[in-house]
Amino acid sequence: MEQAFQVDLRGVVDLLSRHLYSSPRVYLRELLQNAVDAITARGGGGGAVRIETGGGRLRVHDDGVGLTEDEVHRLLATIGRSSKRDELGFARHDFLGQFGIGLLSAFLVADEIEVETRSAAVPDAAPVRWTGLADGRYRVEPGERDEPGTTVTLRPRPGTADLLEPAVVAELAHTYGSLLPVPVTVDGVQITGDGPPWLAPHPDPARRRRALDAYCRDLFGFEPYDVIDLEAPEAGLTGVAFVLPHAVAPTARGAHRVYLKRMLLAENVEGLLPDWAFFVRCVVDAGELRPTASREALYEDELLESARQALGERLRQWLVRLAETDPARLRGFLRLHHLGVKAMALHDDEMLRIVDRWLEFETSAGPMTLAEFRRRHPQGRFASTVEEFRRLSAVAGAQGVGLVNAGYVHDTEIIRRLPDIDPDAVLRPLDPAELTTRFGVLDPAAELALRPFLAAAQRALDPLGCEVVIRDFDPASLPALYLTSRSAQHRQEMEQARELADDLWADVLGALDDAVAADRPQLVLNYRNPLTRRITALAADAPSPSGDAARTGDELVGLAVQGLYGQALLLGQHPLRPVDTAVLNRSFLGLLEWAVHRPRAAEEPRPGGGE
Ligand SMILES: Nc1ncnc2c1ncn2[C@@H]1O[C@H](COP(=O)(O)OP(=O)(O)OP(=O)(O)O)[C@@H](O)[C@H]1O
Repeated sequence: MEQAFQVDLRGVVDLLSRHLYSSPRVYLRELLQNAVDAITARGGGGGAVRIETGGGRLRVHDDGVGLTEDEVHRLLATIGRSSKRDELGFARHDFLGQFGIGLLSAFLVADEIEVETRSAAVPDAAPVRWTGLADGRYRVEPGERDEPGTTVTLRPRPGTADLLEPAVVAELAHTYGSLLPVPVTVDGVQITGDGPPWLAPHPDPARRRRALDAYCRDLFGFEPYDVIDLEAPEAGLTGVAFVLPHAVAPTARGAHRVYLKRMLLAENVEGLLPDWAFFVRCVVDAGELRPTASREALYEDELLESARQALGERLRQWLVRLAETDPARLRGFLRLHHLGVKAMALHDDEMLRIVDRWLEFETSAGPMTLAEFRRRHPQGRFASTVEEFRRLSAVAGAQGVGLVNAGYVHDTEIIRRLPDIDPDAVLRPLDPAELTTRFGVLDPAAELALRPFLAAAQRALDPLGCEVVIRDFDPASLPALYLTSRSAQHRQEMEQARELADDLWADVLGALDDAVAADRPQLVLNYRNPLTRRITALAADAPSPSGDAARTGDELVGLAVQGLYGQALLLGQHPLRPVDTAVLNRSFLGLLEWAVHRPRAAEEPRPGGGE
């Protein structure tokens, strides 16, 4: 024996209120929508919706198509049944509703829904009153109504009365319905206007722009940097994108105000634009995009995907046109929103050209565009981290090696992609080791004279795994430079890992370690720097504060070189290992001891001292 499903209405309403709708406020949207749809279904171009509050109830009147008694049973009392799905012969997309559940949302605020209706489709149709109860019962009785149309009446349930207050109803009607093509009044005050502001006629573009600026201030509270018209005909979409006048994090969710057939879908709809387009906030109205059943988000389908691409293309074209017609404005825009544009440039050649020509990068010769940088430094290099750039830009610049900072998000990928738009636009990463090859070598006599010093210095740095060299380079103000080549960096990381790893892994890492090039980090002392030069000249027989003749000049050279080593590490913002910190400490205290003892030692040489 076959049986029919039973529906527990309370359960269904509970489901809607807890899981489908984000707020009971949507009840008014659903009533408004049904009224507008009924007017659409009646046709003839007229019609109006009147909302009345007060007297402890809410009434929504429409002079739409109405319902016959038969339709009342079939449509109002059947959950999931909708007249807006092709049966009336109207193209479904003329209607706002489609799911056949909207009316139930009235149960979010009332225990009883009363619908008084008279059909316009049948001559002399009898008026009908339908009363639906939240517990699932309903009754149908003769109604009182002279004209075709429908009146829905709700009485608030205890606890939801504030949602039916006049001011709240007016606000809700305005929020959801202010762009509707059918006139809507709340207690006699019209809340609908002339439709979407971006479609309104204006005597000239300047006045249109002023009106849209004011609209943006009203809606979003900011003065737009620019206004871009949007269109995606396939999706029946028109609208405007307001360019944000301040920078935003690229991770900010793009939240836009979306209307579907002039009824507000939601104020913070995601997924309307491509992810990179986080620098605008949009208001759009679409006739063909579909809502999810909650009517609070866009249904993700192919149409939405193609609309998204069409809108992205609009924004892209706006940028390209700006580059051609108003470079100063483009530069201003890029200062605010470079991250979004860089993200676009990763996939889009046109954007890459814009970035190359207009976006300023930090370089060793001051800020300039990549195109300008390549022109000035055909052999230029890029630093792939901000630290590397900070560390080496002065030195590289002084050696005539142009260096551009590619340490921020997307920079390195952008530079690597440049040959896609210009085969000659090749920039190579800087290998710090190559800088030393550009440093001046001392003349052989000077080099020879410094041998004892270098030997002492090397002994002081051996425990740190660092090699000492001496060169003559600019800037002269720099006493010493700590350089790690890429392979040395790798080796150092490996050693650190091995210190932390257990035995098995330490062996594996050790084996790997032997396989990589053995060049060590270098401390390059700058012979052009006066302090460094004095350190290299420290007499090997300087008196020791400890008075121990064996620990004399060697000790001082060691302390000084270790001091330079520590200072070079700090200056270059290199990470300090525990052993580095210990050396830095020791050298500081040791030098302090020399400083404190030396005057006395100089005045009163100890017997036997100074050998
Ligand atoms: N004011 C009205 N005038 C005439 N018919 C109405 C009115 N309100 C509701 N109806 C009828 O009741 C049916 C069910 O309405 P309901 O709001 O539950 O669903 P819907 O509007 O079809 O779809 P959705 O769930 O997307 O809102 C409608 O399809 C319509 O035929």
